[in-house]
Amino acid sequence: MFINHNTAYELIEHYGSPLYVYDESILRNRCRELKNLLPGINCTVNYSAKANSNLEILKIILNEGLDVDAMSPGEIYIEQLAGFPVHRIFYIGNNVSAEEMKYAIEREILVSVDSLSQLELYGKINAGGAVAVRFNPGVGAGHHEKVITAGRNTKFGVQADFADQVKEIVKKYQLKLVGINQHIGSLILNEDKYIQGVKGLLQIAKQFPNLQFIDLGGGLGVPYGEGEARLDLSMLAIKLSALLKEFLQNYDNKEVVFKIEPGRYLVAECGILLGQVYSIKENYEKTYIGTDLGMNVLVRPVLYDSYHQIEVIGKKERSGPLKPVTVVGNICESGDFIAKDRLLPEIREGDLLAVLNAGAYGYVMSSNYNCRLRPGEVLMNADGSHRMIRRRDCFEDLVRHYV
Ligand SMILES: Cc1ncc(COP(=O)(O)O)c(C=O)c1O
Ligand SMILES: N[C@@H](CCCC[NH3+])C(=O)O
Repeated sequence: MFINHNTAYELIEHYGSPLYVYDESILRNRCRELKNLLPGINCTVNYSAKANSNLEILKIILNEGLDVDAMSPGEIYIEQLAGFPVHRIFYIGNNVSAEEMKYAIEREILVSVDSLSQLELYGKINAGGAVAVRFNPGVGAGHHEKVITAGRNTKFGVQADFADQVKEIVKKYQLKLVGINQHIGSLILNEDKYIQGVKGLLQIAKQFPNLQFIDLGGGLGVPYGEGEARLDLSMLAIKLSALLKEFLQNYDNKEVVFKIEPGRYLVAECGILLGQVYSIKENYEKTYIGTDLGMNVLVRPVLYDSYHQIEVIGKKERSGPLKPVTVVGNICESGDFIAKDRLLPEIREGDLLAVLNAGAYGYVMSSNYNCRLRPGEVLMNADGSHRMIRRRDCFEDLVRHYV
């Protein structure tokens, strides 16, 4: 963990609980790692902002020289607010309305369409314009079926063998197909799975000889479990470089740019979630640790059975045997948990808990369920100072939209 126990107490006292805390240095290091992934290859990094769209996080990523993708006009809006110029935003929509498409087109933001019908729609709105198409290479990957976004059982992408239909629509509306993209799924820890997807996309790319870019997608994973192996980035880089160089030998446009589109890899490990233990109880065979860390704050365990390491932060160090406990929140659902039957050191009421690797798909998926207030977000600077980068909700936020 990037803060010590005293700092954790200070932060909670100062900003309230629960609280997302991000470390700027870790975030910057991750950006640099991926920016330098493929030396000698014409490759750019699109940060996938859905993983964490905090304005200040976006500004740091912009400052590191990365581009961004957007999944909605809302993401475009916030990315522009962060300072991203339009040519560095790539709108990868899914089942979007004509109005949403126009929102991007009017700003001269490149749009990727996700189906033949959306390509038709694009043609009708912006005949003669530049467009990208998201393909489904037929292989998917990811930590849970809900996040596998390619293969035979997903709504995403244009089927790999529909290249001819794409060409027909492109011709019909005199579009310029400038790029193709894919995203096969999230949390890939085995580089060969990623490579397999890339091979699929490159096969498709061969049928479009003059693309300006080929976007290989995100999905690079980080380890969540104790002792779980990291994705072997250097091996990924070696295999990917070899594959892309081989592809280029027979590809018409030697200047084609490759893109990767990571979300989680950049932001997961720079974030922790702090919360407080309010009550401990035995209920038949189980010990429940009652906290303010419910599914409203971090939904990943409930939604995907995701594992996040938990660190117990007592006022004093705790020794003694580990005990199995179930860590739950304060939401009115039996499924409201953060960790089930987890072996943890002794926990007492008043302790803090730190949920690790909470920077990706944490705050962005939080909610006001049960009229709970969404937590604040704080950034730790390299010199150990900290600042609030989003305030906690207040009661007025709960009623802001009533008319
Ligand atoms: C199109 C697209 N690109 C990139 C990502 C980023 O995924 P990850 O956070 O797993 O890198 C996603 C999310 O899954 C996505 O839908
Ligand atoms: N929200 C998912 C990842 C989905 C990525 C977006 N398609 C998670 O927390 O693992």
